[in-house]
Amino acid sequence: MPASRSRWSPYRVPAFAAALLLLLGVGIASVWGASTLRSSNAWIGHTYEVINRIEVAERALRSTEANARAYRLTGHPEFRSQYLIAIHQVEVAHEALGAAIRDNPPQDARAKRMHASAQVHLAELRRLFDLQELQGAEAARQATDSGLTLQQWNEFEAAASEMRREELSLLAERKARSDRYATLLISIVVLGMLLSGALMVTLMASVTRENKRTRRLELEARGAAHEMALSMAQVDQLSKQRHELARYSGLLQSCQTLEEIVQLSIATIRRLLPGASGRFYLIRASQNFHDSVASFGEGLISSTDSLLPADCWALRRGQAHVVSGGEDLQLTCAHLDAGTPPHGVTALCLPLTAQGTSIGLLHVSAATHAMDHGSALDELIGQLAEQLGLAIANLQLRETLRTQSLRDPLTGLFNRRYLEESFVRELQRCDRRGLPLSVLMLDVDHFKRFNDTYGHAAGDALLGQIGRQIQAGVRAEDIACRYGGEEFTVVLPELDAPGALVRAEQIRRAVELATVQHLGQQLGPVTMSIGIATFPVDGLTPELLLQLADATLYRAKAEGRNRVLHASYED
Ligand SMILES: Nc1nc2c(ncn2[C@@H]2O[C@H](COP(=O)(O)OP(=O)(O)OP(=O)(O)O)[C@@H](O)[C@H]2O)c(=O)[nH]1
Repeated sequence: MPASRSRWSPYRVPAFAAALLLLLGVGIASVWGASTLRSSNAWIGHTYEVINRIEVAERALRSTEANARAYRLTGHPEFRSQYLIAIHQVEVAHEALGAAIRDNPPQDARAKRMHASAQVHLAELRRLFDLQELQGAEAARQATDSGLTLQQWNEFEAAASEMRREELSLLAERKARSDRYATLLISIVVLGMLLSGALMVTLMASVTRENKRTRRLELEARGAAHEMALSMAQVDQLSKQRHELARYSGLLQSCQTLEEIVQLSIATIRRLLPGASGRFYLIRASQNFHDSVASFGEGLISSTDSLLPADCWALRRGQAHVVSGGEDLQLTCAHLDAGTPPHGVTALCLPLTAQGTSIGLLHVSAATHAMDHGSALDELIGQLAEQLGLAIANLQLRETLRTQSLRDPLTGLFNRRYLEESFVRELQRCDRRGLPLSVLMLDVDHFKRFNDTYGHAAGDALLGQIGRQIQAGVRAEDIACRYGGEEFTVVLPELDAPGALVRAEQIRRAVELATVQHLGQQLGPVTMSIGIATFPVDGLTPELLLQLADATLYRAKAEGRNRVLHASYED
């Protein structure tokens, strides 16, 4: 966003120029005023000089007069020489006075009058002096014409007074002018300084405000850039996380087993949430218990191996449930350790559902700062759980369809193809774990006779019932199948020979005690013969174990039917 300029900005340059012009004007006025004052002061000094020269001329004339009289009265040679010096000084003084007032014609005229009076007066003194020199002092005293001397002296004094008055008048006028100039100069300087100072202060305040504003805008811009970088980093991270989730979705489609799905999910959760731990649960066939199928991470919080829906808020409410350490631990799920999660850790439970049906639970715990509730990551984990639920449901559906294609429609038991596939797998699993595995071969006794007596349809009904009885007599993990005709096979993983004998005997007994309802008729009962072989004592391969169980079955038939025999036992 472009920064808007201050409303004073357009006036700043003209104001600065005005301040500069004012300062220049003050400078020029100061120079002019100073030179005018100097000139005025020079004129004042000149006036004083003129007044001084008038007084010097007066003093010189007076001195001449006094020395001439003293010489006439005393005849002392000292007064004579003083008189002669004074005469010379009168001339010098008048010359100096004339030079000083030459530019002022009225004063020049007065000075000339002064000089003329002084000349007349000096001529009279010189006449008396010459008389004294020639005829003696007495002759000079008697020849003194005091009237003439007094008149000349008065004229001289009058002219000197006029000159002095004139000079004093000029002095007053010049002083007044000088004062005016000084006042004007001071006013100009003070006003100029005040105006330029005010302009400078205003400019400084404006520039300071502008600087503050610029700094604030800079800080805001830096903050915005920082936030932008952060949000870019967040966007980048979110993009990577979305990419991770997209990759997860793609790979999920190709997973063939629950283990692959779980491992892929763990790897993805770890990439989305480094340092997380958690557990996967799947609902048991009883629809009650959720059993753990896998766990991952260092276990920031431990969760039980199995749980009831009532133990988990997420399962109870059918939606994600989050509790962060330090929050209300009353809402912590019962399947988590008491008092957890600790401060700084967040526990998240996500129901795994497919088409509205609960199929399990995903529990994840991670550092709270990495998994804020309502954050994009929280949402991504939620999406992962959704896809995980669908993938598990798809796998289960595929498994169901595959199982159905592998079942015998008459008995509901697995067919021989499924037996061949799963027998190998179960045998390898037990081999890896060091566990035993038993295989039963079961055959209905005299089934041909039953068929012949009650008809083929009754025979089918009997086979269907026996199938259900066999299925009811084994665990879900066991593989019960119709091997062919009236012959059945049951693979019992993890069951040793004694256990297999007990289980086979239970089936034989159940078949023996049952009757078949067919077309309103109660048929039977029938009996079964069962041969057993156990891994690893009787054989190590499915083929060998089946052959041995089959051989034992025929031994049971040979020994009188309706019995259970084990390959390892003689009878
Ligand atoms: N109803 C019906 N009968 C079948 C089916 N499959 C095979 N059978 C019959 O089962 C009978 C098997 O007879 P046998 O193999 O002689 O054996 P058995 O009569 O049971 O005598 P033992 O096994 O020696 O006790 C044959 O008659 C087959 O036709 C089927 O799917 N339905």
